[in-house]
Amino acid sequence: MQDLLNEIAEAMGAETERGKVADYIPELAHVDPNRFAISLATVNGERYSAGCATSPFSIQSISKVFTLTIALGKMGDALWSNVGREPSGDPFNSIVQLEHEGGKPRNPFINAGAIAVVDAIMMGHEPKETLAELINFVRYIADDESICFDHKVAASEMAHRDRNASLAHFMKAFGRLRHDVDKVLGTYFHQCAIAMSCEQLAHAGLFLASDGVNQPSNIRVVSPQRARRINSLMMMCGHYDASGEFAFRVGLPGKSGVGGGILAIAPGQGALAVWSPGLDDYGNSLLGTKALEMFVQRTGWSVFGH
Ligand SMILES: NC(=O)CC[C@H](N)C(=O)O
Repeated sequence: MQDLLNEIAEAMGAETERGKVADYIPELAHVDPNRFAISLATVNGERYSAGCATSPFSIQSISKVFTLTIALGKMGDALWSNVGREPSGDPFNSIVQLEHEGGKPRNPFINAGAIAVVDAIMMGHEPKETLAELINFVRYIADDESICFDHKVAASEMAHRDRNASLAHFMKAFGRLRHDVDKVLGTYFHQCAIAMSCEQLAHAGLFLASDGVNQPSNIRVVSPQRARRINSLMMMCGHYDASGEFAFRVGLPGKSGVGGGILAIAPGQGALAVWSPGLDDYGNSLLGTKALEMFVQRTGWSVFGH
């Protein structure tokens, strides 16, 4: 396995077409597009990494998996009255469906859906209380107390919030958000600004690969049914309007972020994290996807088989 990850890192290092680093969040624009990392944490407790797997990066929308997990823990199926679970077929920051669908976002992974999830988690609390709960959860599942928010990234996104603010105000007008829009957005931007390395991210995702049990602590995070459902949402919606393409090429539940990271779950096998900052036209990591495609071709770990 270590040889395979080394080979993948070497192959990705040689690629010249590396995609485009996100610049709509100015603080992300100066990340070096040549960086690459991959980590695998297996359900048996093995750990493999190649590239700069201990360098923290902005996990961005990958954080939506963690807030969804918290929201389901707090309110269970009641969450689905305000957030759908269908692929949107539209870009992550699109507003068009909201108008036709009563302000109810299609799924928890597009921006509108993630903003609705944050609003649901807040439950009348201040942003800093919600954020403390979130970071404690992430530190717990990653078994790493050093994980923190990158406040510069959060501030950069707050300063350029027009698009997400539009989504939030639109949902608020439909009576879908309970809290003050700027407080919800501030919480959402900090959530997206969590900085983690591939090693930390793979560890954090492991409970989804092992029927909801955190490894190696052996403590249950969610029920097997909930792990299965979160994985199915990642498969269907985790890459926005390129979720079908990701399923076709990789065939694993996956969640991307505009920081260039992808968390992919191989149920019963392990969790994979990849990072390459350059994005494709859909806002997903270009080489991250390529690396995962190479990984499943060699291991046969796609949920759809070889
Ligand atoms: N796809 C993403 O990673 C988008 C997250 C980013 N924070 C945004 O709201 O635009």
